[in-house]
Amino acid sequence: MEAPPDNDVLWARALHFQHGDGSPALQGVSVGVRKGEILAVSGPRGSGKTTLLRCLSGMVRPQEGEVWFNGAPVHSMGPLKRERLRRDRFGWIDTAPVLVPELSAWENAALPLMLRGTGRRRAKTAALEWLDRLDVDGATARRRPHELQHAERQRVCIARALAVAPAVLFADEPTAPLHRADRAHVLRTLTTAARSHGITVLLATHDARTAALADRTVALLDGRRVRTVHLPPVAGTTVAAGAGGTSGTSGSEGRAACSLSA
Ligand SMILES: Nc1ncnc2c1ncn2[C@@H]1O[C@H](COP(=O)(O)OP(=O)(O)OP(=O)(O)O)[C@@H](O)[C@H]1O
Repeated sequence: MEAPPDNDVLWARALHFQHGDGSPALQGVSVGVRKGEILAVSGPRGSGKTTLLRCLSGMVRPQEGEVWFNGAPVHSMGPLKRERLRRDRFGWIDTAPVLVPELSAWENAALPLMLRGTGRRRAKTAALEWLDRLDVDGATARRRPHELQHAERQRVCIARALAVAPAVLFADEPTAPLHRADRAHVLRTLTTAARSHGITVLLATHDARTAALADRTVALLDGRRVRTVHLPPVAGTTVAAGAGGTSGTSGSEGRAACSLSA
């Protein structure tokens, strides 16, 4: 068995994942992510971005292949151990905001901190700071999720994920629910916070401008790593893919190659 490279915080080899109905979501994907790196996972809809993030975070187990986090084999951990790993070391931002309806915005943002043992007062202070950085003011922070706009709920989810300073943050199209004008600011807040706290980020996106904020891009097409994905602006025309690879393209290569459109 090949040992994961020392400088990769997260490393996966030859991942295969098939859904219950037989749909092949990943077909032999390998990827390594260095500590503190912001890695964009790009590709058109249905290319396997979400499935890759789920396998890497231990949310699901690939049928074949290996996932290593800091030298620990995630692929052979049982559900409880993977659950604990996700709670203690990972953060997750979903495409759609999911909050506890009975709790206020700040309580939602503070919840993972409190689950990790931080006292209520300190957790509240940290949550409010992160909410403020994401333009959620004090009055809004006291409201329950149903009183917030959809975009505000997503900001709360992003604050919640950053507040614990996870080792690895998985962000699946995190700015999709935001107004177009707000996306750049929120993404910059997210990437700046990640860089200043040494958080490794995996950012799934089909948007070239979002991928451009990352240090490096890996592209997927039909569940396989490809060197380039060129999507024409009009849906329904041709999709061109370069040859697959197991190492990442450099930041500039990745950005140039991933001229994706929404
Ligand atoms: N629950 C499921 N059951 C069956 N097939 C699924 C399921 N979820 C995803 N798929 C299929 O698996 C493939 C990969 O999906 P995945 O969601 O990982 O891609 P994606 O790149 O994240 O797409 P999107 O940008 O639309 O979220 C697609 O063909 C998709 O239709």
